[in-house]
Amino acid sequence: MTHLTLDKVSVHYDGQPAPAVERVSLDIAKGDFVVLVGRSGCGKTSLLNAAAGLVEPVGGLAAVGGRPITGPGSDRAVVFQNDALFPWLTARENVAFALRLRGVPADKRARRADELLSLVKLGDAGDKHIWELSGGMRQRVGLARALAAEPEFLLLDEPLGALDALTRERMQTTLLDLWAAAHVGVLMVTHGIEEALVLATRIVVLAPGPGHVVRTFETHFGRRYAAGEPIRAIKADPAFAAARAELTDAIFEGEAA
Ligand SMILES: Nc1ncnc2c1ncn2[C@@H]1O[C@H](COP(=O)(O)OP(=O)(O)OP(=O)(O)O)[C@@H](O)[C@H]1O
Repeated sequence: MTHLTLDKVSVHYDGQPAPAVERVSLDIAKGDFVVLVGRSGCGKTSLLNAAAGLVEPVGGLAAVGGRPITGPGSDRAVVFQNDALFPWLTARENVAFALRLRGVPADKRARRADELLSLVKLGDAGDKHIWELSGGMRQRVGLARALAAEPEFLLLDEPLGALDALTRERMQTTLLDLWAAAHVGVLMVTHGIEEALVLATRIVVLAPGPGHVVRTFETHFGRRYAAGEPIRAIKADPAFAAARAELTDAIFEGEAA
């Protein structure tokens, strides 16, 4: 099985006195949902960008299936917080554009775009222009477009960060549905502690100065949702509250109060 691996990766931006990230290792298989959390500036985005091929590590190795990552590739799709969709195109045309880049023939694009829009619960919105859609709907189009490339890995940088709390909660279950349906490995950055617990199969806690891993948690709440348990029941489970307290402690450990 293909793995996305970061092996003792260090990131040091030009002109900066210290590295942003030092010797961080991660291993993501298909079916894993790995979430990076940690205080501001601990290097979450830098690591995601190293996996995306947007930032070149100064040390260590980022690789997919053992092949070094030298830039962006169709095996990895990236979704950012405010993703740039084409506002003058419809939702279907935005997704179809990505299909065209992948070489899907013109007569097959519209149907495949509608399938992908259905997967993100936007089956009825294909004809709508981006400017007619809410923030949550736009982010769904961004996810459908990312999946159009049939990536093996989805790299998500605060994809729900710009959404209101209720939309964000609904999008969390959309992400879990997608993850289950698309058979991808996910690497996601979030500031949401509860969000990390709901979504992840593994949570990696980073601390700054330079960015390094302080704790790794294996979690199972997302798998319970995928197995049919309602998300509200999962969040009400005392085990969820206990995990939230433990994760919060790990994130703020060592920080002056
Ligand atoms: N392009 C860049 N050039 C120089 N320094 C950078 C660059 N990007 C990030 N940094 C620095 O690297 C460190 C890690 O930043 P990064 O954005 O990876 O952290 P983060 O954990 O994602 O932060 P946040 O939670 O605030 O988004 C910070 O000190 C930041 O100022």
